[in-house]
Amino acid sequence: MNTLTQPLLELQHVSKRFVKGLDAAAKIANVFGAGMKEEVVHAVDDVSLAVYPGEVVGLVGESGCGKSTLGRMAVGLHSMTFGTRWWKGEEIDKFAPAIRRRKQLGIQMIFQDPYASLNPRMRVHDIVGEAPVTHGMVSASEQKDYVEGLLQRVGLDPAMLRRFPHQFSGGQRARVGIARALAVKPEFLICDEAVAALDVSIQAQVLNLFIRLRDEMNLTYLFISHDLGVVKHLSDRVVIMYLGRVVESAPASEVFACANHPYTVALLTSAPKLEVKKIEFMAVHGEIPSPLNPPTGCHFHPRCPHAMPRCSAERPILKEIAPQHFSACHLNG
Ligand SMILES: Nc1ncnc2c1ncn2[C@@H]1O[C@H](COP(=O)(O)OP(=O)(O)OP(=O)(O)O)[C@@H](O)[C@H]1O
Repeated sequence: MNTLTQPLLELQHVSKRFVKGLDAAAKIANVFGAGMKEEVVHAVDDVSLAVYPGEVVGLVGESGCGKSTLGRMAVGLHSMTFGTRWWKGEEIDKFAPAIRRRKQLGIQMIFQDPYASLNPRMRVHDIVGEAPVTHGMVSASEQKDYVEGLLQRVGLDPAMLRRFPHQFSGGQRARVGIARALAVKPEFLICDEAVAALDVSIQAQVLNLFIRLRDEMNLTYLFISHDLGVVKHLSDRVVIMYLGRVVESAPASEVFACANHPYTVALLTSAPKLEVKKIEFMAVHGEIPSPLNPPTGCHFHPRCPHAMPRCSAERPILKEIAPQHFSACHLNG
């Protein structure tokens, strides 16, 4: 990472709150009684994140910690409750919708389940080729050649362009999803558990494809995963989230060699066979608290072996404890 260059994408003090427990109709009709109240999920709570050109940032944490919500806000699929989003130095949400849509074509998202995100009634020719034609990047007469080129780039036979999604294997569908994202010439890919649904052997192939594409196409990635093995393999920098907040951020080698935050340490301790295969965050001691009612102070304090009175009273800020290594823990003073 070169901290002298401008971030490609930057989120500043971003939060997302979901209001639960009431459907839209009840809200409009205002029919809920005095006993019913809205429940607010604090999915993402004041997160700042800058991703620099060419970086691969791994975003990890237990299920429900807000990784997908953060990724969806980064690509503009979720609005932000608070905070701002900057793309190449511009506050992108200040633009009118049509201009914003065009500008944010440079940011694309790849989803966990390509089967669910690919229209089952469309052929690959259109799944991959529709957006670039709509956005005037290629003409309708160029679409076939363009899609064939993209299929080749992601390791699929160009002759497959007449097929429907169900005619592919899981690994091939993942590649179709990647081709679709690449079709609008993005610079930044947000990969949300992009290999989680695949067999381990296929995972390795698709991860290698991501690495090759990064080099060939100058891509930058935010790689969201609950699998430390995937993140270690791929990332330059790792950001650890816990219950909506970033608790640690450091170069990948440092996270794995000298984690600072007790949560990161617990994750690594619970993943002793890191090199072997998929690691899931199952063994951190204690229950994850509800994001409906997060603990005061440091969200991790009820599960933390080092908790002190200050930890339940005061939110720790992210402090730089070594060059480019940030941790939000009162143990650091
Ligand atoms: N549309 C929504 N409405 C209400 N709550 C939501 C919505 N989307 C996410 N949440 C809640 O926000 C919190 C964060 O969810 P999110 O999916 O971002 O976490 P995650 O870390 O990506 O988890 P996973 O790996 O299981 O997808 C969770 O408590 C989740 O239930």
